[in-house]
Amino acid sequence: MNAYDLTLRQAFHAHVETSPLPVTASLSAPGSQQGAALPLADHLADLAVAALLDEADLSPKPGLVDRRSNGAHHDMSLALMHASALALWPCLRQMAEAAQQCGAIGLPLRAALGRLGREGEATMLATTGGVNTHRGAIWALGLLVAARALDPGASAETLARRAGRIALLDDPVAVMSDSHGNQVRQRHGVGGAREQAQQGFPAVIEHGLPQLRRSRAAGAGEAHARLDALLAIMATLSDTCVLWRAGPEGLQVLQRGADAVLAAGGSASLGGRRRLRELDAQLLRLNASPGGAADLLAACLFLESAGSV
Ligand SMILES: CC(C)(COP(=O)(O)OP(=O)(O)OC[C@H]1O[C@@H](n2cnc3c(N)ncnc32)[C@H](O[C@H]2O[C@H](COP(=O)(O)OP(=O)(O)OP(=O)(O)O)[C@@H](O)[C@H]2O)[C@@H]1O)[C@@H](O)C(=O)NCCC(=O)NCCS
Ligand SMILES: Nc1ncnc2[nH]cnc12
Repeated sequence: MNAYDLTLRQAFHAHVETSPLPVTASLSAPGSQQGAALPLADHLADLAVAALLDEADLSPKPGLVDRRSNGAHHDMSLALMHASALALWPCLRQMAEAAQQCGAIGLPLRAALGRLGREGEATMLATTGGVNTHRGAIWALGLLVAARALDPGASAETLARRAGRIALLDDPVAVMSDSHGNQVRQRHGVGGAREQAQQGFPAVIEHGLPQLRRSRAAGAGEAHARLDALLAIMATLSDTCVLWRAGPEGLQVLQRGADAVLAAGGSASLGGRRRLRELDAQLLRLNASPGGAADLLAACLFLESAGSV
């Protein structure tokens, strides 16, 4: 990392540490000069990292690392999630710059994103001592940051569709991996992170974002609205992390449980909070962590802050 990257990261870190608001909200607050004062690629990297930090901090998330606990993880903590998110800033900025340089969706951009994505994964693993904190997030946010860099005026829905078009292209140098996602796809015949992106992020566009807006409109506070958005994603996603650790039974517990919280009035209601506690306890018993849904909440928060309304 060069001195410029380091200075910007330190400035961003200081901003994060002192912000009384969720980071995504403070970056897009009225009067914030953040976006106007920075090159586009830097601004997009800030927004993407802010989305990762806000996702990690949001509490109480069932089964996941948050401010209360490490959820179903023995090798992750909130500090590790923060460190991983901040370490991805240069990678996300380079992905935005690659899109600006390529200027259009096509194989050169797909190849550049593949190379930068693999470098980002290596940086993440070096930062976390080998723990996979954000593989799915690098994938989703990398595609979305690139789509946004190509088209600064686009809506969240358009950006998700464009990111999907990039994901449909084959990375010319990709090697077939023995990832958890691949193993689960073969065993259970579900789509995973790749298919979710290729379809234009339906879990975000059809479930997460609409729920976020509905909960806010119904008077829920920001944290509750974001929890509800996460639950709406959980209720429909074939999360390969949950399938890997807890099989189809675990996925059913997750989807039904998330649905039950929303049906009881959402995380802001008394009944919803009771159901949320039950879901958390069930996921911990099953050792199940919905990491894919968490990544897609970050994608949802990024799209909200980066897309035009
Ligand atoms: C296309 C890739 C995303 C690779 O996908 P694949 O499915 O082959 O690989 P995985 O390694 O399984 O990673 C997929 C990650 O995506 C998240 N995810 C899961 N389900 C979904 C879904 N339905 N939709 C969207 N996203 C989903 C999830 O990430 C989170 O979980 C991580 C923890 O998972 P895991 O490693 O299984 O960890 P543990 O359970 O803790 O393991 P144990 O302790 O049990 O051992 C966590 O990091 C979250 O981020 C999946 O992990 C893409 O990565 C790829 O092709 N990369 C190559 C480079 C490239 O082209 N990059 C482009 C950049 S734009
Ligand atoms: N908050 C979180 N807890 C566990 N895994 C995750 N992957 C992405 N965000 C996560």
